[in-house]
Amino acid sequence: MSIVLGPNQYGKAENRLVRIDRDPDGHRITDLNVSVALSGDMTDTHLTGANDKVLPTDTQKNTVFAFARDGIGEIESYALRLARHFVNSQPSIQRARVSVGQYPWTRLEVGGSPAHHSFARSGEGTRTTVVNYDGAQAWVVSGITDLIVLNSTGSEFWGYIKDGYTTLKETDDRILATAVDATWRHAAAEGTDWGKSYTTARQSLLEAFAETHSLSLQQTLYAMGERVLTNCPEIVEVRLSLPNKHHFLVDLAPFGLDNPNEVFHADDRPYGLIEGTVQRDDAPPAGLAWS
Ligand SMILES: O=c1[nH]c(=O)c2[nH]c(=O)[nH]c2[nH]1
Repeated sequence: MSIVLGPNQYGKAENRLVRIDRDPDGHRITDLNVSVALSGDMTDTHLTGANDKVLPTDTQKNTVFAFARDGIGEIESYALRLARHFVNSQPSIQRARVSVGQYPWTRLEVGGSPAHHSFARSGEGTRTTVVNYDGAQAWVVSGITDLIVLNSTGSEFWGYIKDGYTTLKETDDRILATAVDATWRHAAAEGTDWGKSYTTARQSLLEAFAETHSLSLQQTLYAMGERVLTNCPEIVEVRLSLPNKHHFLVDLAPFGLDNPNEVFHADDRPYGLIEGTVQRDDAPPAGLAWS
């Protein structure tokens, strides 16, 4: 029996980077959470403590900020630039994964016009990307998380298995709410308009959620993934994780009141967690996309 080092990676996680573009017509804010993970020839480092192949995580942090000096652009382009830099500049680094979350800010309205330099954090979901690069090829996964949506009708759930432990009542009119966590794989790392792709994918998720008369969150999940693939030819696979944010009708009878589907208890846990992948049947191999 011998003991060996398994897969490993290291990097600076959750660099909080804010850039202000001081456009005279109105400032623009880019608010990011950037994580770097590098891997390569790190056996000596773990076995003997030799650090000659280690690019310090502190240097990685500095690079994240330095690369924002001349503009960030779309988060996918920024992550690609960083990932390529780490691998191409350091012989001991063979793979880089750069993950970016972009927090949304909305320009305030002041006196009926858009404010020049004032913003409010908005709840429209956090845009995300994960770029993997191995020195030869790059893979780009983009997504959105914490996009909270609710349909106040148009959702049913019935016809499910009943066994000795079932207490859930069938319903033909319930609230359907979820916090969308979606990630999608791009066919290529080049030639994509990342901003347009994100906007179209996000809008597709929202429209499918709103337009699907839902018999289950599973059915809604498929409709959302299918809509993204229909509207975004550059995307080949969509992964969705949808917590079922249960809203239970409150029994008001003890107080002599009826409750015609109006008063609910929004329960936060436990929650059903519905997860699934929707993909093109001719999707190219995922390679390191989901690493
Ligand atoms: O849309 C739903 N899917 C389920 O699998 C499920 N299970 C459950 O208790 N409620 C729901 N709702």
